[in-house]
Amino acid sequence: MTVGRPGDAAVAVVRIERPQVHNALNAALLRALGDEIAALGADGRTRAIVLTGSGQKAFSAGADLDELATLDAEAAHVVMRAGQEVIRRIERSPVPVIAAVNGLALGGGFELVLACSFAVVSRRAAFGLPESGLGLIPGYGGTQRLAKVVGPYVARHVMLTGERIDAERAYQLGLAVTPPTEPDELLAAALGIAETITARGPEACRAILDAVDRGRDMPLDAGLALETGLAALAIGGSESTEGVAAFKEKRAPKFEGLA
Ligand SMILES: CCCCCCCCCCCCC[C@H](O)CC(=O)SCCNC(=O)CCNC(=O)[C@H](O)C(C)(C)COP(=O)(O)OP(=O)(O)OC[C@H]1O[C@@H](n2cnc3c(N)ncnc32)[C@H](O)[C@@H]1OP(=O)(O)O
Repeated sequence: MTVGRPGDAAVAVVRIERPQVHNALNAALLRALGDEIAALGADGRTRAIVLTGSGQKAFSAGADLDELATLDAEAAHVVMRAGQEVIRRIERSPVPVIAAVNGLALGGGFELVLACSFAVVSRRAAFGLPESGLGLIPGYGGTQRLAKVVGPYVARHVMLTGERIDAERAYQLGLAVTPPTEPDELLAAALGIAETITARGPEACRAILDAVDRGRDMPLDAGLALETGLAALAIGGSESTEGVAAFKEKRAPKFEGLA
């Protein structure tokens, strides 16, 4: 894994680096990813994170099958929960984690994307959950998160057939928020979105991520109550004082970093 800060210092690029196995996620790499993203989210300087894969072929080929093959059911249960917790920690990042899907995102690689804030794709991207063809099932949240994005029908089809979703269909399904880019334009597209976000209120962005995450499984009235509490804090906070003043004075707001 490598971390870089091209251009805007408020944006960090985290690159999954195991090119010899198409960026397959072993325990060490997944833990390192989780630790790095957590550290960036807490450093008070980083306002957005771009997560991408090294090389041309894959974002990530999923869990490391060599490592997985060493496990019995009891050991697998323990390590898989640990893996899920790492991915859940990434999902709960206080700063947006933008997946820049440069190639195949299969199995745990796709599940990692599903835990990001949103994704942009190159035309080389494709998503799949091939586990059933290996006698496995998704174990990093795919059975729970995919249907929330594409609906249960498409989710079942993807998991039962192992069929891949190509970049264009990913955009149509909402798995990607912009149309597929040329491969050499993907990072710039992701960084462009990240830099847009860094010009907006950091506390407001953190509250939006929190409200969507915590509210998604709540009954509507409970979610609305959650939203009201967070929105009231925003209205009473210094960030909106600066944001509204900047609007009235017809200037760009100058927001402080994350508290
Ligand atoms: C914090 C604690 C965490 C603890 C984790 C413990 C692990 C156990 C937990 C499991 C959790 C499960 C979660 C998940 O839902 C399950 C999965 O992700 S299962 C894996 C799903 N992925 C796949 O099935 C994809 C497998 N790969 C491919 O289909 C192809 O490689 C490809 C990506 C389509 C590319 O094809 P090719 O271009 O032909 O390249 P090769 O196939 O020849 O690959 C080159 C080389 O890389 C090796 N490799 C590829 N993918 C993996 C992989 N996922 N794991 C290990 N190795 C992989 C491949 O074997 C080749 O090796 P070589 O033959 O050169 O030695």
